[in-house]
Amino acid sequence: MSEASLIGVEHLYRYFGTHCAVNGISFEVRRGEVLGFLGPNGAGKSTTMRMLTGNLAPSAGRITVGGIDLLEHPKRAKAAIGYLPEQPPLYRELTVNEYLTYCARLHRIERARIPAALAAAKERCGLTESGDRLIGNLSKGYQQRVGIAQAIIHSPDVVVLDEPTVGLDPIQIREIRALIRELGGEHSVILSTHILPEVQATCDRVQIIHQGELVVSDTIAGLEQRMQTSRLTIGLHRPPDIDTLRAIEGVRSVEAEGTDRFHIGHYPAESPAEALALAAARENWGLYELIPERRSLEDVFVDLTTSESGREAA
Ligand SMILES: Nc1ncnc2c1ncn2[C@@H]1O[C@H](COP(=O)(O)OP(=O)(O)OP(=O)(O)O)[C@@H](O)[C@H]1O
Repeated sequence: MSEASLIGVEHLYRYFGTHCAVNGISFEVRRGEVLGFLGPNGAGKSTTMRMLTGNLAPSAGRITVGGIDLLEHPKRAKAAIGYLPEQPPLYRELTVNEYLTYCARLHRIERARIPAALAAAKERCGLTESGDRLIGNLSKGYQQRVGIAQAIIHSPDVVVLDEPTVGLDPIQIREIRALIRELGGEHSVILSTHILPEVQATCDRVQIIHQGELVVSDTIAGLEQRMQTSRLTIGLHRPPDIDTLRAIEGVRSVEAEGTDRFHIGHYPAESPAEALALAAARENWGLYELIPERRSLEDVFVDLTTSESGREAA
């Protein structure tokens, strides 16, 4: 395990009967990074998160938190972890303050330090004004903030969030994602999600899990690169003939879509976008669109999870 890494996972397995839900995964989480753990439903994300947080025993493998073995010293290792499970353990009949005080006690925060811990967690999660509200009366987005507040109340090194934006509306999703981003830096964050743009919006690095195995580990920039194609779309109100477009430097192929849009193929890393824009302006072709075509993350994901050649060691 490298110096900067905070969590180390080595050859982790979990069987349910004969079904292998997590199949020998290994990875590290570095200090201060937000790591996206991405995969479709049933891929093994929640099972992995439960093992990482000491809530489910692995069938085999080793997990260390800050160098402490989670199986050998669960109390010490778990003190460094905050966890928001897929179903947050909220008590609807308690106020935010009552619930967070209860959580602080569970984490064995000294009595005298509890008010300061509460104030800090509430401030971090935008709950300063909500301390006396009943949890059951809060919106789903605010309930999720309370869930995150209980995960950080003991200032853990690592915060594990399992599908934290499921069931939220678009504004709440944006707020929770901003909060997750903010948590990075001070804490390491592991974000489990099946939502590809969520990883792009919040994470530094991504790991894709499929049928219990890690199929890719990459930076967000690396993931974006996998989405690039060697094609542009150009829209022209007054297009020239196709041969004129083909003759532009860097253009390898032209495919018309209707009368005024064209898909332009080019060599990788040699985009003819500038040459096309200059020609369009000079010849008055009425340029209204010029965009690089990208594969969707779904396409990348399907490639990675269906072709053996797309698989790589994580
Ligand atoms: N307690 C259990 N008993 C039997 N099988 C289980 C149990 N928990 C999970 N599984 C199975 O293990 C596999 C992985 O489940 P897991 O919940 O980890 O997936 P996931 O990636 O988190 O998906 P989701 O987002 O749908 O929860 C699934 O096939 C699931 O049915």
